[in-house]
Amino acid sequence: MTEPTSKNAGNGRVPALELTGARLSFGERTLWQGLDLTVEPGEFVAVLGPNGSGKTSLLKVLLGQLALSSGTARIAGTPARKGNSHVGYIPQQKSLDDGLPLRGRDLVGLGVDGHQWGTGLLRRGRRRAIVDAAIAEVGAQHYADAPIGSMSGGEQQRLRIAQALVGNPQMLLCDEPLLSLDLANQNLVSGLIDRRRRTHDTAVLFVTHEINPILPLVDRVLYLVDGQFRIGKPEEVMTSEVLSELYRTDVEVLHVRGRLVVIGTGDAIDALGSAGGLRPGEGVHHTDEGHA
Ligand SMILES: Nc1ncnc2c1ncn2[C@@H]1O[C@H](COP(=O)(O)OP(=O)(O)OP(=O)(O)O)[C@@H](O)[C@H]1O
Repeated sequence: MTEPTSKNAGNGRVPALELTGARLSFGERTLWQGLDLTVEPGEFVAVLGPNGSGKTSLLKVLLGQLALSSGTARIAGTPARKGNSHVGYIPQQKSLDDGLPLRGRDLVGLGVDGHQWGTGLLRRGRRRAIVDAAIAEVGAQHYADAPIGSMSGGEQQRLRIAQALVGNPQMLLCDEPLLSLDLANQNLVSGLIDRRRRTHDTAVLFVTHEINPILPLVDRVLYLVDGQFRIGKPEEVMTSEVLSELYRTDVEVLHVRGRLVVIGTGDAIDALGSAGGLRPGEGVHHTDEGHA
């Protein structure tokens, strides 16, 4: 059987993302190799792995900021490149400078591809309309005209989502977008991303250290560890067997009230980070208890 091509993903639709035989090396060090991944429109794929396993580097390849060492990366049927209007990018939540002379709507406007909307007055009118629509989509109408620096982290992150969505991308790349957000805002932000992929068939690649807040949304997981990887449904990858193999040590995955708790030994457990990792004897604790 032949692999589906860009024009025939098995259902006649162009895949949102196709990585074929992808390898990324820096000098002697190979972060990952032999990576084949096809992401369908509307699919939600979580990218997990310890620090330094190459998650952000994968996003950089897809953003056209890093070249693959071998293999190909295509987004919506075309090679990954900088300034691709098919791609929306949501970075980590970082507080923007208090003194930044930028209003919320200006930040969203930065995501508009200037060539897409014609010229002159018509262009200005259309531009305003799509920025307004993106602001409304994330429920930020009442604060979008305030200076960015005066907003809370959660408010800023909603506007970054609006900025990523304003160009109507087919692929949304998210680099730990829930980091430093409280539970309410984690729910809000992940809910906005989920709604978009359901209403517009936008595919999502979501880099995270903590799968639990998005577990109900995830179709498949790409788990990278020290040059190895696994791809599959959460219930196929997030198992004691698979994680023990990837981390090359005994790792146990427990299901506790709809959440995954990972227990390991030795150095590997540090790598598991906030994916629920515990050392034996530490007991089960939930830092985000109560999250749906
Ligand atoms: N341009 C580069 N040249 C050399 N090494 C690099 C370069 N970019 C990244 N690396 C190295 O590649 C490794 C993977 O980095 P990357 O940021 O992709 O990891 P990550 O999985 O996102 O980690 P984290 O969870 O800490 O964010 C790191 O060890 C990093 O130092």
